[in-house]
Amino acid sequence: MDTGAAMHPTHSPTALIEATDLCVGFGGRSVLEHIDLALNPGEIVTVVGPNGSGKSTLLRALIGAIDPDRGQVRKAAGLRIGYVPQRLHIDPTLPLSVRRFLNLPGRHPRAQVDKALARAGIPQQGDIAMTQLSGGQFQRALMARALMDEPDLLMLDEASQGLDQTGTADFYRQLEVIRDEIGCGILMVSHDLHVVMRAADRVICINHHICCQGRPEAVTAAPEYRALFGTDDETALAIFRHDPHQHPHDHDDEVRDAG
Ligand SMILES: Nc1ncnc2c1ncn2[C@@H]1O[C@H](COP(=O)(O)OP(=O)(O)OP(=O)(O)O)[C@@H](O)[C@H]1O
Repeated sequence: MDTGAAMHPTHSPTALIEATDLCVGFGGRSVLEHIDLALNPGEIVTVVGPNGSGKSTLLRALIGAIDPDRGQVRKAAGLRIGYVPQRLHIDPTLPLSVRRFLNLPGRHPRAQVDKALARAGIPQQGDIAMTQLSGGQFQRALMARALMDEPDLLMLDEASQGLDQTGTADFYRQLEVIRDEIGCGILMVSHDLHVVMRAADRVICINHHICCQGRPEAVTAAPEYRALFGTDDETALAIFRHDPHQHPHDHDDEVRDAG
């Protein structure tokens, strides 16, 4: 990846990370097409899209795990990224405590581990075996690991998988607390449309290319989004709106059809 990207019309000097004209394919099949996106400090951005639309590929290309066929990813100098993967299998016979898991591969001061555990919402779970954690606690342990070095950018790929609705809502609430505490930007992929919509400042809807993006309320009203997801989540989304009578139409709520 080229971190010294050339200037582009969407170039954002304050961005933590910025993709320009990103194209990725596998075996001649195009998965990501001409993706332009930038994420700023303190911003929570959610990527939504149907199965197989390229969401995980996008995150993996952004962190540098996949080389794009075309385009660039520019990262802010010294950017620290914390990554929470979609899933992680831990051998059930492995006697690995949460604390030891957080110290892989290198040891960290105990206070740093405790802080990450507290931030992830599992302050008491450090000495429990990873295999004894509940689904929600396990996801929080993965989050604690991603928080160990106080990242500037936290990336989560379907991190609330397997959680029930309350667990999912709690998980995303915790993300907002983390953002407020350490001021990191957050980029996450999720299928939990209505819960995620509440937490996100901006939603990017992809189906290999960016179909539409903008504030959550505006994206759910966009024809491109409705064509992919229908309108079933609307009622649920309404529950989370701060003011059900407010229908903001200022330019920040604009939906940009990038397709
Ligand atoms: N390393 C790879 N080699 C070949 N094909 C891949 C690879 N990684 C992803 N793909 C393919 O790229 C497409 C997009 O996959 P990706 O995992 O990015 O989708 P997604 O939107 O995250 O899907 P889901 O919502 O199901 O997690 C899929 O068809 C997948 O099979």
